[in-house]
Amino acid sequence: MQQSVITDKFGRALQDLRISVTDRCNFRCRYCMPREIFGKDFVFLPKEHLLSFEEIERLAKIFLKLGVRKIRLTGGEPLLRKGIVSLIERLAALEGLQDIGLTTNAVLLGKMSDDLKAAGLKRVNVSLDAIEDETFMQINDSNYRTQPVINSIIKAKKAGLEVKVNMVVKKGMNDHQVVPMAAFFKDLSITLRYIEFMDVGQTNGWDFKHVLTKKEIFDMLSEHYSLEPVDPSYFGEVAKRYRYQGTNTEVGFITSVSESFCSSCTRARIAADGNFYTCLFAGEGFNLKDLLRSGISDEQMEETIVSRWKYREDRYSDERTEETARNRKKIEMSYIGG
Ligand SMILES: Nc1nc2c(ncn2[C@@H]2O[C@H](COP(=O)(O)OP(=O)(O)OP(=O)(O)O)[C@@H](O)[C@H]2O)c(=O)[nH]1
Ligand SMILES: C[S@@+](CC[C@H](N)C(=O)[O-])C[C@H]1O[C@@H](n2cnc3c(N)ncnc32)[C@H](O)[C@@H]1O
Ligand code: SF4
Ligand code: SF4
Repeated sequence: MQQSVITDKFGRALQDLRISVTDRCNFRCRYCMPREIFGKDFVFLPKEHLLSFEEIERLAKIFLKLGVRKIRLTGGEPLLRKGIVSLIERLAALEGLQDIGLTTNAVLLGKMSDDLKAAGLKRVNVSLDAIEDETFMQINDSNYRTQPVINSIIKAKKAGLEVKVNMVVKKGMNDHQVVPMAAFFKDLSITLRYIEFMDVGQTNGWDFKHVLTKKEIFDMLSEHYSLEPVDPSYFGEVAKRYRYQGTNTEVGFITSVSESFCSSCTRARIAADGNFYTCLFAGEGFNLKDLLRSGISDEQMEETIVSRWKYREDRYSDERTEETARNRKKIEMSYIGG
């Protein structure tokens, strides 16, 4: 298949596609889906508003033709979407796809690992914000302990999946877990990436004073370990990578707040209901689902996507201020998928 290269107003190519497959989750992480908002009365997307697997596959094919090489499935919790293994099987078989990954809280990962691997999944990024039960349970607000997540990580590795761990760090929430998490995952030779707490959505009460920056985390780690930089493995890689000196084990930093990386952002996002976003912090999406359901041809859909990407000017993290963080309308993280 001939893949084209389309670039936006700042010359950034369209290369990665993140697809959110559900807005539901079995966790209620306080920084993402606070229970006060996402409680029992919260109305999630009804099934008919979700993109079907046929629709996701059709869009993925079109995006691949337009230059996408890497697809990541996310959510809400993507492993809650019924039939997710068969969706991965369909996507993994598409011509032109070089990499397919999934981001998950991993509660369901252990029992699904062998099937996910057999379906063609290559990589999983597991979110785990603490190694100590008490802190983890306070964060997920859903009575999940760390051991099932750790078991899933071990099972996924055994199944042959590449595994990395993501930890959102928020001051006063889990900063005391920075070093214990490093020690734990260094021992298992698993890459741990620290994510600066971000001002996504309207409900997570973000304030700059809650952000533990890359520099602060790096300084904490440096009291115990010597870290040396590692080159990015592809253009636009989200994390800044380091390795523990004398080992092949890495740590990374996702520095959206202290060192934004918009100038190399090659990522498009499709939410569970088929809205297309050109930035994680977008206020509004473009409804691809209705277009799909209106009988539009693949060529017309390609033109639509190209024209949206060509006029893309997003660089939210470069422009972030206290004012934008407080007042700009932004889509919720659990819906757009991170
Ligand atoms: N600000 C910002 N954050 C992002 C972007 N892409 C990913 N992230 C955040 O980075 C964190 C980790 O993302 P993952 O889902 O693991 O994806 P990834 O880091 O691209 O995955 P790899 O392919 O393994 O490098 C999540 O909190 C995402 O919300 C982005 O374009 N902008
Ligand atoms: C929205 S979740 C979706 C996938 C899955 N439920 C999970 O937690 O891995 C994707 C990623 O976004 C991260 N995230 C959510 N809210 C965040 C915030 N306010 N700042 C930084 N990262 C956040 C999560 O920790 C997770 O690593
Ligand atoms: S971060 Fe992931 S696991 Fe936590 S509430 Fe959000 S979607 Fe669910
Ligand atoms: S803030 Fe928007 S433009 Fe910047 S890196 Fe994140 S998704 Fe890309």
